[in-house]
Amino acid sequence: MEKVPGEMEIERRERSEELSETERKAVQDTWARVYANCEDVGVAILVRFFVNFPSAKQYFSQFQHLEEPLEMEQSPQLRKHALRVMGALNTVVENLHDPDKVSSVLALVGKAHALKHKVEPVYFKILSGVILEVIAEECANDFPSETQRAWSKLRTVIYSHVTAAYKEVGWVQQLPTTNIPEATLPSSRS
Ligand code: HEM
Repeated sequence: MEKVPGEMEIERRERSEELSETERKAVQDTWARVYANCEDVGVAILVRFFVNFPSAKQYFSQFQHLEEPLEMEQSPQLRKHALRVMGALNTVVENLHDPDKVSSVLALVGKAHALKHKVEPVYFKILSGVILEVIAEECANDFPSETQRAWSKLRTVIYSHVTAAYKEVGWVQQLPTTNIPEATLPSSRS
């Protein structure tokens, strides 16, 4: 069953650490393998995200009603977002040596999702977890624990830049009952 972490978790302080050269290389090598199948992997990530966390579909007018993974896979809006997510991540990964660039790309993503799409920031944490899961599976034959740690670090970097952008634009958490279906909130579990 879907579990969406609550406000306390969103507010938990995240530390943003720069990746070492070795970590950058580990991330870039694995990403190159995954990005070779950019569209397929991007769609697989988003389908898994929406199947496991259906409340995340609320932001997408054209497929929020879809439940079947196969139907989701064929949705042009989902496929477009998959390519956009992969494209933005590719820019981040390609520019890991340039913290200012990483920060400006993620600030733009964060601001647009706060102001235009009004996405609760916790979904970035959830989606980045799914991204890591799929990358680990795609690279299963060569994904040592150092590489896994490097990706976890990048996940923290991404989330802290995105949430910093949310704070900068004065994001106020939407009332859970209006934005996140009650059934998906941890407090509704018995
Ligand atoms: C790493 C995470 C993500 C990246 C890099 C990303 C990137 C993008 C980009 C580049 C766009 C198009 C430009 C724009 O309108 O801002 C976009 C649109 C959008 N994103 Fe994301 N996104 C991410 C996560 C999410 C999440 C978690 C949600 C919601 C659960 C979301 C919902 C949307 C919506 C609703 C749109 C507009 C879609 C449309 O008009 O068809 N995004 N995203």
